[in-house]
Amino acid sequence: MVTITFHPEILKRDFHPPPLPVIFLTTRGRHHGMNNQDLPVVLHNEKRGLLTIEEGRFDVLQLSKDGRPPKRLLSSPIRNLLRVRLAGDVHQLGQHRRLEIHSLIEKGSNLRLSKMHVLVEPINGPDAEQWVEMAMSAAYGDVKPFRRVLLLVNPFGGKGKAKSICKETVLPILEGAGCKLDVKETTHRLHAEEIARDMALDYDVIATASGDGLVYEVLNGLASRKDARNAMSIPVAPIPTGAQCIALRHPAQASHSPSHAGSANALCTNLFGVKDTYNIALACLNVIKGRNLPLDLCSVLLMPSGVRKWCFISIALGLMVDLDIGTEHMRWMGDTRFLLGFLKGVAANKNFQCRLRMKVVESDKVSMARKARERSQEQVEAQRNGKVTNGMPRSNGQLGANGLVEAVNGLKVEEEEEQEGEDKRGEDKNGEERKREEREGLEAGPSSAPEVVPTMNGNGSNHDNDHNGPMAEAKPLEPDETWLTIESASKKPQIMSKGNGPVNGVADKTGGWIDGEGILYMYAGLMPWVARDLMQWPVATSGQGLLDVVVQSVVSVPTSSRAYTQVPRATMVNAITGAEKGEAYWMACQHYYKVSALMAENLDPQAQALFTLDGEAFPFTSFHVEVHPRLANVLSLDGHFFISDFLKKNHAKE
Ligand SMILES: Nc1ncnc2c1ncn2[C@@H]1O[C@H](COP(=O)(O)OP(=O)(O)OP(=O)(O)O)[C@@H](O)[C@H]1O
Repeated sequence: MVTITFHPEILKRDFHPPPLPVIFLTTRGRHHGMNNQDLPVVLHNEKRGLLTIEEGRFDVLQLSKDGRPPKRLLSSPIRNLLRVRLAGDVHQLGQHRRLEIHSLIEKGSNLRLSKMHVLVEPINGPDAEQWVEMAMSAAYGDVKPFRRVLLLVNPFGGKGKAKSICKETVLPILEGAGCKLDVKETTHRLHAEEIARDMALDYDVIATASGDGLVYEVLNGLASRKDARNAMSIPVAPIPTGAQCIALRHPAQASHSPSHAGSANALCTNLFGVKDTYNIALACLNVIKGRNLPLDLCSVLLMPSGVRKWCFISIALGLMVDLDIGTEHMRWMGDTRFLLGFLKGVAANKNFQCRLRMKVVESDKVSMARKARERSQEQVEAQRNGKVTNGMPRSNGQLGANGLVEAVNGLKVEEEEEQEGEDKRGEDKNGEERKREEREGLEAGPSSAPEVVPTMNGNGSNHDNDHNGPMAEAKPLEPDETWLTIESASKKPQIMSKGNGPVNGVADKTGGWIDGEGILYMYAGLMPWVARDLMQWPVATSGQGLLDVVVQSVVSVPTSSRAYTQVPRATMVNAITGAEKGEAYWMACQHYYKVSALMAENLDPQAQALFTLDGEAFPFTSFHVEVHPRLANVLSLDGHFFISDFLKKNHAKE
């Protein structure tokens, strides 16, 4: 931990300043042109100071006696304020009281924990009580402070440094914010899954100090419980101490977190952006005050075994499997291993023999990009205006303190009313149900209904509405004639057959696929980035119950001439340069679909025996995928995935 304090030698001693000269700050904060968001204090250096909260910022000012402007000793977005606390008793009349301030402060591109204390004069005691309450309201908005956190630590993450990263950085920040912590080290593979399956639901957050692998295990553990739906209302928050290698491809990015050693951490990229993927302090802030982001999950039924797995990032076939598991021996390279694996695969240009059946909801790239951009604009607008998104008022640094306090006050009224209603309803709810409702009510809000809840599979049997019970058993899907079939077995490309024509009466859902195009890979995902340098699904979003599927063809088919040529390797290699910006999205040889269900069959098991879910390999005969909207929850500082530049500006093609 790097703790920044003001003159530690002064702070360490038991500080009793001499009586202060009466200048212009002897009386209460609201006088002298100040407002009630200012609190006069005595600083560590025995000078007079002022704590202020204004326009979303928290400042510690040192005041001068001679009318010069105050010196800003600390200035930070209110979002980074973790805790303010008045020590001592309100009845200790006539005594100075110690006020502790724990905050994250910006140090270059990093955040560091700062702990400081100041003294409050007796005359300002009553105001200080109020000020602390107001400051905490401003810092947390509608988010409940002092969360109960289960922190799972994979001691083998980060080249074995995960433990020391936790000790030095993670724990001090979480403790500094007053979180109630239970820390558990994982001792073996799948341990996190066991913990999530068996734990008491006494936590506000499950934090994972590791990579995506531990999140995958936690989600699968929660989903396997008898009370899965209830359990999955507990949000998961990743802290990127996990992966094992130093990133080589983007040394500039790697330098953002010198204490981190990492390779993928896709969830962190999607939550915090490429630049802050490995920003551990930011990830801790997310544990402390992140908002619920309902997450779609894929239920994947493996055949013939009938085993069901849940995935939250990706499903890969073909070349991308080779990237995930064929480059394990190159993990020391970090992101570069994916790049090299990709180049190897493109050079081989292997036609992967499989059959895909998809319940396509949309396949028009221009329309999908437009909608995704509109959604992201709405999210930004809602954030800017402090309006409700995902059922929650926006806050945390985007609003002035007053707006935040108002938001909180509004919420308190609702809580009280809710409480009254609860009391009237009597004792008919068990404790677990109450806890779930408390989590959902306080954090996701009542309006977190999905924007789109597609019918999954025609038989509709794989979803149920029991909010406390287990997940309904997975059943094989039953595709009908409205599903799109893509098959890479034919030797010669054919024009699309009639059977793959209009879906649900809506014109072409083929995404430009022509029967017979070879498949280099199928890569399906639930969030935009799969790694910092690959935004494979730039229009992916959470909460709609849709899986974004990319089918990369090995031939290109110019629609005018119907001539078939191999996708030039140079095209694929060039696509790499724009991969981190999602530019491959526009390549004609990359077919893109939003689907609510998908089936895949292996047509050449000898040649390729595996597929991957979130990077974990499984035997591939066939599998059935359904998307379950908003089943799990993660935490996000803004309540949505990080908005990429692709969504902000890359719409020239529309
Ligand atoms: N004590 C342990 N001993 C051995 N394996 C462990 C232990 N604790 C966790 N694991 C395993 O480590 C893996 C998790 O690693 P991690 O979370 O870094 O995932 P990852 O897939 O490497 O992530 P990323 O793709 O983000 O790099 C899981 O397979 C988990 O079962």
